[in-house]
Amino acid sequence: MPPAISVQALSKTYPKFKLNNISFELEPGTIMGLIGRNGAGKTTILKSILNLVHPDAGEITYFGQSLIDNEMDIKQRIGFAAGSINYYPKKKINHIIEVTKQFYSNWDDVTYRHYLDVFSLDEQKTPSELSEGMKVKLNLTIALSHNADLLILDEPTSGLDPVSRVELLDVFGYLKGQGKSILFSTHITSDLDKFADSITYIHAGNLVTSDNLKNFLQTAASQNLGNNLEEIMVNYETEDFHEKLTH
Ligand SMILES: Nc1ncnc2c1ncn2[C@@H]1O[C@H](COP(=O)(O)OP(=O)(O)OP(=O)(O)O)[C@@H](O)[C@H]1O
Repeated sequence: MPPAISVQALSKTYPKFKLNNISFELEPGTIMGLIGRNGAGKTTILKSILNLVHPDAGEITYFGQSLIDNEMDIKQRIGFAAGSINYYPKKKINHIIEVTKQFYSNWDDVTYRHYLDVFSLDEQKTPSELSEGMKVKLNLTIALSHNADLLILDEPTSGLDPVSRVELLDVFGYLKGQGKSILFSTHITSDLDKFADSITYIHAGNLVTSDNLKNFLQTAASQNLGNNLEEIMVNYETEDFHEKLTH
């Protein structure tokens, strides 16, 4: 089976930042965590692979199909959520959904109602009446309601209380069990220690490594970088920080 996502030699230059030659593959039915410090380039990668910003170079395929040639079809199979929902702040959720669902041929009202219930969301409210965490949950509900085969989520757990975070990770586990693939960025590396199958680590626009979690941890341990993702990141990034500080 082809990878759910294949990214080859992706580059994107902003005036003061360069995402440099990033390559990774997400195996179908697996969960990948995208990690890196603030400003490392995670959101730029996620937006580039969705063609929300235009990369300078790189080849992106989903399920073996080129994004450029099949964007409309591929986007029907992807659920994307970045941060909280900010559009139509004064419209009731049920109204927003009536508009949103027209964009998706696979929209499934039963699944939508299921996740409204799972996340205890009231569709009579407007986004401006939701807490930040509830907005994240609404965004995810929308992403999950068109039976996407692949979820691409930018910091989906930020703003969630610890219980909601664990509930969301349960949802991820359940979706993986149904063969879905998930790529998500997060700063909560302990969630990835438990849930991720693979890790893609970005440092200052460059790929440190993209590997399955077990190999990643083994390699880092053999380099005395630590035994979990947080230790590894802190050790790796602090070395760089010390070098800057002392030169
Ligand atoms: N539209 C833009 N124009 C210019 N520079 C940008 C733009 N978007 C992002 N950048 C720059 O690209 C770099 C990477 O930003 P990005 O949002 O991808 O980082 P990130 O890893 O997602 O960070 P965080 O963890 O803080 O969300 C930053 O230096 C940022 O200033």
